Amino acid sequence: MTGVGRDVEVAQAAARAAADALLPLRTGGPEGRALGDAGDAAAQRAILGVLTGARPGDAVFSEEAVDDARRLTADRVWIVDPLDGTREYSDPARGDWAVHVALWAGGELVAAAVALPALDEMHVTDPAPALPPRPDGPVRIAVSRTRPPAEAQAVADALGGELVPMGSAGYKALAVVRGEVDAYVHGGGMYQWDSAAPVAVARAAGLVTCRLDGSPLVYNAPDPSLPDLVVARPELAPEVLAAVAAAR
Ligand SMILES: Nc1ncnc2c1ncn2[C@@H]1O[C@H](COP(=O)(O)O)[C@@H](OP(=O)(O)O)[C@H]1O
Ligand SMILES: [Mg+2]
Repeated sequence: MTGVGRDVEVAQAAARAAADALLPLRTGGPEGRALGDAGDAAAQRAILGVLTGARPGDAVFSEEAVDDARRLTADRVWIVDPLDGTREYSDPARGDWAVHVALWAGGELVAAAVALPALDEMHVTDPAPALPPRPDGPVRIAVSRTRPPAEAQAVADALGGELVPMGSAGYKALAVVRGEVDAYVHGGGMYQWDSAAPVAVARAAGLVTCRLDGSPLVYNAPDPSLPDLVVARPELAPEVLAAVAAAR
């Protein structure tokens, strides 16, 4: 695959390989934390296999590998979360987990794939997803099931909306893309790999993506931490950000 295929096709192939490794592990193998650990390792192996074969000269920045400082001087860096929502993956009844593969080049996210393997769905930056129209009814805001931020409740109160708890940053961002919710509000901690690929796909779909204070999300920064995030339908983004600012 070396030198062949567009970057988005490489991202998709890597996410597909991880999904193919993750799904069978959930039936009849390890359980609980051991399943999560096995999934993290198998998905990392699968993604590295594709990326080192197809793009051997690129750097890889992954949740499941030691952070290599060479990424800070590299022209092209794959930002990868092999299994986002490890907690949810470990419960075979749940579908809210994801595989994230993004390519950063020249200061921007330029291609990405997010797999939702339990739903048998793959979302990529090109062709861009079509954002469905918003249905009537209260504004729905996705939040972490285990760590919902106070800012999200403030947004729900200000907009007369409701919180929808879900696992996985990728699943939640894609829930906005897929029209299951209208916004995703996160604060209190997260890393670049949790949001890079989902943000790239969300932007391709025409969604607004930024920090809680409205500032840009910066990827391949030296600090892996990128602790907060808003993904919102464009018509709702100004109200969402105003509500966060008022609450702070
Ligand atoms: N306060 C926090 N600090 C560090 N990571 C956080 C965090 N809140 C959420 N995350 C990470 O963001 C992802 C989505 O979290 P959540 O499901 O709670 O919304 C998870 O990634 P992983 O499953 O890849 O570890 C989780 O570890
Ligand atoms: Mg993650």
